[in-house]
Amino acid sequence: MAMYSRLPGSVALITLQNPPVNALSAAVRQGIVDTVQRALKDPKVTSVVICGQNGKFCGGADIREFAGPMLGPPLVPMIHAIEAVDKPVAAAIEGVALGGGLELALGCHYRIAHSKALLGLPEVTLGLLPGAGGSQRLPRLIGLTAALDLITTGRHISAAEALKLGILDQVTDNNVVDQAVEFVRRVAGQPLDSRRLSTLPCPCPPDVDSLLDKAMVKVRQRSRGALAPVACVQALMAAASLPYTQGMEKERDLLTTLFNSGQARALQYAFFSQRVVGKWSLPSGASWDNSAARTISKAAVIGLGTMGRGIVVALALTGISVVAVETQEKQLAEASQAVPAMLQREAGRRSLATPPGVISFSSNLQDVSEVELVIEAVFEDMSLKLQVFRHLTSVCRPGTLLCSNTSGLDIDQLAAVTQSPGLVVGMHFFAPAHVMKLLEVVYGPRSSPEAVATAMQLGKRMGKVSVAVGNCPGFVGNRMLKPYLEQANFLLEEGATPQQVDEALEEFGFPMGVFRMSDLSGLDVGWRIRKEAGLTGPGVESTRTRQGRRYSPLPDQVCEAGRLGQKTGRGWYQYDGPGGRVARSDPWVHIFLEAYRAEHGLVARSIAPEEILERCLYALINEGFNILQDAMAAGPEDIDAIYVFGYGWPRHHGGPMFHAGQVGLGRILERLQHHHHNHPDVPHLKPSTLLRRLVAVGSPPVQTWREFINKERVHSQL
Ligand SMILES: CC(C)(COP(=O)(O)OP(=O)(O)OC[C@H]1O[C@@H](n2cnc3c(N)ncnc32)[C@H](O)[C@@H]1OP(=O)(O)O)[C@@H](O)C(=O)NCCC(=O)NCCSC(=O)/C=C/CCCCCCCCCCCCC(=O)O
Repeated sequence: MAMYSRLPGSVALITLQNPPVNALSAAVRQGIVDTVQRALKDPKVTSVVICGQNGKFCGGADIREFAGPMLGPPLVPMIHAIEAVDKPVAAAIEGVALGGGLELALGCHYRIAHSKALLGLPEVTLGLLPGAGGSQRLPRLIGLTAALDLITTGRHISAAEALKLGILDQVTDNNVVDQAVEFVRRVAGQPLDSRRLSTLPCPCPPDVDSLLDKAMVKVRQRSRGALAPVACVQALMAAASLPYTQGMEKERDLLTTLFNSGQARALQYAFFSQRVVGKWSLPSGASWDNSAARTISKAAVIGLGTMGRGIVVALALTGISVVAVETQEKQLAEASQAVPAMLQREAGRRSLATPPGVISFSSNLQDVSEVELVIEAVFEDMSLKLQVFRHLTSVCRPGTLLCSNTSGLDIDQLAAVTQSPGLVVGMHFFAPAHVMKLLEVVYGPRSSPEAVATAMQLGKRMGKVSVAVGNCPGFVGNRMLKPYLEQANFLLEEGATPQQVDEALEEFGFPMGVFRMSDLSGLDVGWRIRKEAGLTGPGVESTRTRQGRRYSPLPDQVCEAGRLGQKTGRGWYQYDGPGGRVARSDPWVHIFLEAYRAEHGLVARSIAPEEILERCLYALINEGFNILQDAMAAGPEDIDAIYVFGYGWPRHHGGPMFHAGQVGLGRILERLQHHHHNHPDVPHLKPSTLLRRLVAVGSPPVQTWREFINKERVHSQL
């Protein structure tokens, strides 16, 4: 809806009304069309201000409407009609002007914003382009170079930056509607031709072709395989070279292609998944809306290795006072140098004049006695963690929340050695912890709703996408990674090279293939876990079947050769030296693989990229179904958010579970059956019961799985 009011004097005020962000739904668009007509017809009105209700101008087109038929007046003619009005129209921008919201403002003759407002054209993040004239008007207003940056990244900018770029005419700290009203009163009667952006030429630099070529290369590198960034550059090419009307035709064609693409559906699904996971619920019935969170102001981090340091910075950036504890003096000395520098850098990146939190360093565990929450981030070793938790429970005051940054160990076992097991949860950060968006909040059988709510809210304060997950080995993310890594190793045994596997995965859209990623994380991490599980090490026979299933000793042998990845300068690839970043193919690896195959009587075969993708991705997806079946994740959105925000799953493929739906559950089932038939000794390839059940009921859309699973559980089908 849009409300019309005539202010004393001659200004018409149009207020968009569609909480919470005044998205341009069919009703709002109809309201705008009607009220603009009314203002136009009213002879007493000499100027118009458009604003949004409840401190938000407009969050853009109504994304929920994209799933159905488009009803109501279309955006493009609506904005043209506003631009054509012969009375000055100003947008009074408060809160946000995003996507179609900013495009609406660009159709107005003037734009006045509050200093705290955020503006942007984030359509690219939803698999679209600014298809309501934004791709043609913005470059005409601020020039091609700046428009390319804003439109291809979709970043939100401050009012100050928008003013500098020329998007805004005025920024105010006062009431923005009052300012806009005053503004239009002042300019009433002045000629409007130069204010109609569609009539202006597009300012381009002399080397426009090279600028556009470079932009195209950049977007292709940045988001491999994504259609929208490429289409955004194409739309801007049209703005630079064609008259407005033809540019609009190009914009429309590109939008239609994107709008009907699977990628747009995937990205819009990813937008909503991110919000769905915030509305967490546990099998016990506790949920985000019935569990109170505590507000934390003092916290401690135990262990100042890479993870601990990042966690200290992430906490301090939210304004929390942090006690950073490390019992090894050398590590403490290093951390107390490194952490303040990290904090300063990160604060600078976020344009904070001074980092808000206070950090104190200590080598004494007793110093955590006054904090409200502790995050243990010591080495991934259960006996060490148990020792720390026993100590914490004796030194912390009653009621302190005790969290572990374990990446997969049993939270319940840790809880069992404390006096208040209900106050123990996992907070699994991803490296670097102050940068990566994902946080898995792990609840054990005894974790209280309050502890989960507090950890979830703390994650949110730190700017993380927090996902509540159940307590099982590897939780959600790492549990699914296991079959993925396993298949990658089997593919090497069967004839693939690390490069072939990585290229197939990178072509799919991962920023890094599995072997490059393993080299980066360090190959010794998995090696140690396999040793602890009794799968390798002294006394374990070097066969390809262990603990009753197929096993590849390849990664163990690479480690035994002293190749631990980037840190040793050698792993699945070679690097310039220890700590080197650029992976190059290593003849050693090829000779090693040939010798390995010969030793085990394996005949190398040529493996197509399709098989690589199927084996790696479908094994991972299958584990996702097992996780849903076991109620370790509340719904497919949780798994998808974890993979998009923590594991580099290409956002334009939505997430593993969404991708399964797009490929077709029947097809995933059939291919898993095929591969399991060929590899009966690989249990991870055995299709999950849930997948079978979903196929049996006709492969319903991913958005309905949560409900389906709950019903199946009630009827004991899972
Ligand atoms: C920054 C925000 C606005 C606010 O953030 P925050 O305060 O943290 O709150 P949130 O939790 O994020 O959101 C609160 C709830 O609001 C919902 N929400 C937010 N934005 C929208 C929206 N735009 N539409 C619908 N709902 C929205 C959100 O989901 C929350 O609800 P819930 O908790 O999930 O229930 C932040 O929300 C934000 O960033 N929002 C998104 C901003 C954005 O990306 N805007 C751009 C939207 S796309 C757009 O504008 C495109 C315009 C041009 C193209 C128009 C295309 C029209 C179709 C034409 C068809 C042509 C093809 C023809 C096909 C053919 O012929 O075949």
